[in-house]
Amino acid sequence: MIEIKRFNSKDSDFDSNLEKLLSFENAQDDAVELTVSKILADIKQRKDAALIEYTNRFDRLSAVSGKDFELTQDHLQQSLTALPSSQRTALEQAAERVRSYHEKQLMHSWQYIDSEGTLLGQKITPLDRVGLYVPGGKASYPSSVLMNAIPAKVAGVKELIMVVPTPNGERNHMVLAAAAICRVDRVFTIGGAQAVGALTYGTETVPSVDKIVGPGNAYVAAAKRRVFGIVGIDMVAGPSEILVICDGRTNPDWIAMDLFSQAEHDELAQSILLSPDAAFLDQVMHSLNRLLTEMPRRDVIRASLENRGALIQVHDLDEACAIANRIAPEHLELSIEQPENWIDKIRHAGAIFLGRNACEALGDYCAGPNHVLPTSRTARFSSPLGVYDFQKRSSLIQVSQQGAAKLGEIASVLAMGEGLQAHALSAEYRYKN
Ligand SMILES: NC(=O)c1ccc[n+]([C@@H]2O[C@H](COP(=O)([O-])OP(=O)(O)OC[C@H]3O[C@@H](n4cnc5c(N)ncnc54)[C@H](O)[C@@H]3O)[C@@H](O)[C@H]2O)c1
Ligand SMILES: N[C@H](CO)Cc1c[nH]c[nH+]1
Ligand SMILES: [Zn+2]
Repeated sequence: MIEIKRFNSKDSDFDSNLEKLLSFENAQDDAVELTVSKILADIKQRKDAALIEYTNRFDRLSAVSGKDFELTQDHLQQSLTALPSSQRTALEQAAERVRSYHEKQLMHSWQYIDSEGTLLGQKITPLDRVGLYVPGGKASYPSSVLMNAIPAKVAGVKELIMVVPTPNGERNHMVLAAAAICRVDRVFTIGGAQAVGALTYGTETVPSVDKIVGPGNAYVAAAKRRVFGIVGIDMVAGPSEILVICDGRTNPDWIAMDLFSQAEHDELAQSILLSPDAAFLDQVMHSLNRLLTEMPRRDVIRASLENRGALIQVHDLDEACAIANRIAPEHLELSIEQPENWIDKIRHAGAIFLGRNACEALGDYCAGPNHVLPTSRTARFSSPLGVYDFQKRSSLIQVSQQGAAKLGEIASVLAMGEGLQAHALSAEYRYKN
């Protein structure tokens, strides 16, 4: 029997139980922080020499030079050619759908001229060089190559540098084939905090980048947090999460498998079901127990469901939406009749899956939207990875003679109010002298 928590929203201790379920602290956080700060400092100072040492140690390789980590374009093409045609076709179809979706996100430069003839605008520039972190410690994620590289390409990033660890030297052909399909420029077989350090500070072999994007484990997340400011980062994505709201009329096996689909990522992943129908929650419980025996990763799934999962009986779907907004999940499935009528009630979620057929797994691979999403309630203030993460904005200001007089007067008054005389005079020279 899976020991998954059962709550009822009308119980007096529901609020505190829910908060306890949502807040988690990794007991290893301090140790991870210490390890990561040492690795970053070492990479900054000793560059390739430190990169080789850490990679050999953590990924059990025997590199002697930084050059041993780089894969050529030929390697990538060979992986693409070696792929079974079903996998190649699936990757290409997914890539096409992800590209079409992201093309709609492109921001364009704009400008206008005001009544005094002053031109104002916003110029959009893609980033020059970006580092894509593709996780590879416990599992391989070709889909994450697509989700990171395609929006960068659509934005027009000049150079994509991908890093992916290859524990024991085992390279994943689908990951490398995905890099070939996305036309990634350079690939290095490095991972963890040392890869983040190398991309930040640069080494004799690995070039420094302007921004590092992509998910990873606790070491990668801690390293990204620490290097932010020297380079840009996308977000610090934590363990996966799924929240399902179901009216009780979807096949309980489907819902059980949707909960498993995120639980199988990680012992710290979170899977929660909300339903007003108590009998349905019982049926899902039954499905979870029956289907678990067929799952290859059942130990991870069980640990995740028992640590951080819950089946919650709510009063009605309105209350379910209010609880969903409190949780602000990475993924939200609305497995209900006419889900489109409920979209306006949802304010906080990384991705919203509408209706009984829209299982979260389709979003992970091929629906089109990005699967790198805000976790740990950060959907309250952040958004999916997108083309906008690879574009930056510069303001444009060109002032006419008439504009210099009008703006100069306003600026001069404000500058004197701030006690900054040079600012005031700089503005006044334009129309007085
Ligand atoms: N949000 C998303 O889009 C998304 C997508 C795919 C995966 N993920 C998540 O990414 C994570 C991937 O984790 P992973 O471990 O499989 O791969 P990873 O590539 O993130 O980490 C592997 C690296 O961690 C480092 N490491 C491991 N143990 C260490 C130690 N004791 N000390 C120092 N460094 C150490 C090593 O350098 C190793 O190369 C999972 O949590 C998964 O759920 C998220
Ligand atoms: N669900 C993950 C993001 O939360 C992404 C993923 C990749 N492969 C399978 N799933
Ligand atoms: Zn997933």
